[in-house]
Amino acid sequence: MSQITSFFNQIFQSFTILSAIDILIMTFIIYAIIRLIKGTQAEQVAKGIIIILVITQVSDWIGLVTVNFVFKNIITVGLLALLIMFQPELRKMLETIGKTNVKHLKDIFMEKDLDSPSVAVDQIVESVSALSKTKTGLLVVIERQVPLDDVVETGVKLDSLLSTELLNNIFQYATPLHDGAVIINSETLRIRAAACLLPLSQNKNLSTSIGTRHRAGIGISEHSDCVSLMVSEENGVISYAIGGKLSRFVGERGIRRILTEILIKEPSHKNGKSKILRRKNSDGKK
Ligand SMILES: Nc1ncnc2c1ncn2[C@@H]1O[C@H](COP(=O)(O)OP(=O)(O)OP(=O)(O)O)[C@@H](O)[C@H]1O
Repeated sequence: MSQITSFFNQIFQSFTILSAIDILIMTFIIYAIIRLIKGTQAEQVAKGIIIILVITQVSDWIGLVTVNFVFKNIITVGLLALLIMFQPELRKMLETIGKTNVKHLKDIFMEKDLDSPSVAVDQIVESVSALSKTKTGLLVVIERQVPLDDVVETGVKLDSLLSTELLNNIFQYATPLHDGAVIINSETLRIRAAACLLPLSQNKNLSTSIGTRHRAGIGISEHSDCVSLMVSEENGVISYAIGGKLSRFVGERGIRRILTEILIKEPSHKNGKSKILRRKNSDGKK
């Protein structure tokens, strides 16, 4: 017992701030390596190496001379074999480290959550912006608390991950899904369906210059708490509709603002009915 106590005493006495920094750096390096190899072939190899190292150390402690001799030699030869086997991967890894600047250093340690609301906002905004530039029509409905199952039934069910590329592809003219609306669920951040038929707005006060794409986007927002995003095929103008009210010429920034509000700041599945919608309804606007 006294031996154990003196062992720990020795450790604590020699522990300095430098030791803490030392441990911290090693922790980050090990974490970065685990992240780099996770899910790759190298992960299995790393597990094998750890098992060999453990056997070598244990056999040394308990005095299994032959086992220790064999495993020590495996390590020596194995290291060389590993360098040869993983030469392309090692080269790529060193090149990545060489190219990494301080701004991107955090990407090595922090996993980018592909399903996060902020990534979803970026992807939708990127798509809206790209389609606006090429004057490609877009109609996207963000489903919130009120389920849009009836609308989803009218289209082609997808239940797919959200990506800029997929959205851009869906709305390409002369492709099977470009006609109609895409429904994105604000909670799962997945595309539920494409080519969906929406109810047209019956609002008599709408300008006659507003076409059916925009009337459809406004129409669905009159019936639910959703937000519809539109890009005009005619002039690339970006608009959105919420609570039956159309906001035109909002640009990329306007779309980012509304998406940030509904998907990040006050997602409907967390706080119930949106403040924006409550605000709009209390103004007397439908
Ligand atoms: N009820 C509806 N539900 C879903 N999408 C619709 C509906 N009505 C029209 N659309 C979409 O709008 C497109 C037609 O848009 P139209 O040009 O008539 O309207 P618009 O508002 O003037 O659009 P744009 O400004 O893009 O030209 C259709 O091809 C279809 O994709």
